[in-house]
Amino acid sequence: MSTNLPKAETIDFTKARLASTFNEINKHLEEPEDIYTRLCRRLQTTLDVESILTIFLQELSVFVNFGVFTFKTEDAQIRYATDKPQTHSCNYTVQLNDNSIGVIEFSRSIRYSEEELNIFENLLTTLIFPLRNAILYRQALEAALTDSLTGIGNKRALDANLHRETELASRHKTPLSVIVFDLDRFKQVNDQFGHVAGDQVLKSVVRCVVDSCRASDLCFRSGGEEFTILLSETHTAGARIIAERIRERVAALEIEYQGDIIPVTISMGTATYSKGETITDWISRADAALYRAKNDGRNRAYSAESGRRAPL
Ligand SMILES: Nc1nc2c(ncn2[C@@H]2O[C@H](COP(=O)(O)OP(=O)(O)OP(=O)(O)O)[C@@H](O)[C@H]2O)c(=O)[nH]1
Repeated sequence: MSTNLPKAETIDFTKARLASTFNEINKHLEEPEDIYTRLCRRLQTTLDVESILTIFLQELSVFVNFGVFTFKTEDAQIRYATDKPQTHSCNYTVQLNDNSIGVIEFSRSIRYSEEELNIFENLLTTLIFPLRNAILYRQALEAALTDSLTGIGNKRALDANLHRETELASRHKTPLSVIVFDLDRFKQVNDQFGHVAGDQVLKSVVRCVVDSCRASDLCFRSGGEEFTILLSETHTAGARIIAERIRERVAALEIEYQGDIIPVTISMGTATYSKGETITDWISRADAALYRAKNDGRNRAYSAESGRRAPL
């Protein structure tokens, strides 16, 4: 995450400058309610983690030239840094009811004074609840868009991304392709090996697919054993190559369950977005190609653009 915060300034360490800085700080600290009230009020205006930290740092910078600020949640899912850490640092573990929210670090090339550390500690108390709420809100939003079994985006996330990606592709006139795929005879897997084994197969296939895609490709679980991959900046030919590569890799998987190897293959359909086409029509073309792949015996990747029953 990056911010537009000003970079650390070089501190003028003349005595006069220090004295005036501390006078300024002390003047404000004599009226702590004013600072706290303003900070608390501002921190309550948003549930966005980055905005909360930006507001906090803006207010803090009035009192301390804090240098570089970093924040990292326990699980490292959220990282925030204004610059590269410097030599002198002070760390605070932000805790609430014995639960660690994350670690805040201030660093700069010059040691922090006791007064400055006091200011950090005083003002950080205003940050804890708003930051905790923002992190929880963000986690709730993410959970609402994530498939809990496989960890990839769910149908809701897919719908949001379909709109976003088609708009971007239309605006920038860039190619956009989609791959839809479905596990072959997955009912048999569940029937023969059980649902737990079926779940393991789904997870293994998703891992394999994600590992076979570029970081910019977006994978979603669109239904029970149906998946969608959005390939930005990808023409028809590129989508075919990627689909074929994924199909081969999945077919080569050796998923072991209680001593058995569960065979798994997928059938796939690809389609490239045409300008002016509705999302429904575009996805329907990919679905039709997938349907043909199933009808032609499964473990195939067909392209909507390649005509009827034309294997890749
Ligand atoms: N284990 C497990 N099974 C699931 C999950 N979601 C869907 N399924 C199963 O997926 C199977 C899909 O079966 P069908 O729609 O008949 O398709 P299929 O057996 O894959 O056959 P084809 O698609 O025609 O190759 C059903 O048995 C569902 O219960 C899941 O999250 N876990």
